[in-house]
Amino acid sequence: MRLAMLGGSFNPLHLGHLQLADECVAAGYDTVVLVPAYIAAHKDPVPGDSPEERLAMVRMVAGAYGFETCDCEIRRGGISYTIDTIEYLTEHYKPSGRVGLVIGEDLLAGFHKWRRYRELLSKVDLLLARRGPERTDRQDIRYTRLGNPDFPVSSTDIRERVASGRPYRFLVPPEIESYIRDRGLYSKQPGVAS
Ligand SMILES: Nc1ncnc2c1ncn2[C@@H]1O[C@H](COP(=O)(O)OP(=O)(O)OP(=O)(O)O)[C@@H](O)[C@H]1O
Ligand SMILES: O=C(O)c1ccc[n+]([C@@H]2O[C@H](COP(=O)([O-])O)[C@@H](O)[C@H]2O)c1
Repeated sequence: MRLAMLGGSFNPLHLGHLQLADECVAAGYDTVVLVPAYIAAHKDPVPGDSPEERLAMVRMVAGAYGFETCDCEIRRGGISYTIDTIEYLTEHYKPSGRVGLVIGEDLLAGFHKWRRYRELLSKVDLLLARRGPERTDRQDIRYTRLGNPDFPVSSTDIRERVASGRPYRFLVPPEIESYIRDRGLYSKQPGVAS
């Protein structure tokens, strides 16, 4: 069984994430695991962040579309380092070959600052998702490009849209739109004009 991991904050999960999961299936991965971070490394915290709600959103949607969810980072607590998660997934799922690790192109420039990144690179096949302007290939890091279209949706934009009453319905799966609405998520984000 070939396994791919998509880690993220998923605050909230959006259609860009699901497209990446689908691209992994198209690239030959049998199982795609979405892993919500407890505290995403190298990222500023979002006020009111709830790991449990982010996990609930991922769980609710991933299963419905044939993907898996792993709560290992939330159970582990602390800063979520991908190397620890890859070791956990390898032990837990016993995949054949190396785990595919999906990252958006926006993360590539800082990849050499990830914890134990050389060891991480020796354990995974890096799968690069197009995001934003096309960048020149890096020669020092090996990766395979996924076939996703550039789809400029982000969780930050969705949170800002919710907070300011702008439409976001067609940027997230319907289950997420209902979840955000029913729980009143993101509606009182500090610093965002309504
Ligand atoms: N629209 C997108 N296109 C390609 N990759 C994406 C897209 N959205 C997220 N990703 C990638 O998915 C992974 C998880 O992203 P994350 O959950 O942090 O979402 P985000 O939209 O970047 O969130 P935020 O806006 O809060 O920073 C990262 O590797 C990120 O680069
Ligand atoms: O392991 C690291 O050092 C590391 C550094 C930066 C980001 N990551 C992971 O990359 C994933 C996407 O991060 P982000 O910031 O786009 O939410 C998420 O699972 C993070 O934990 C991991």
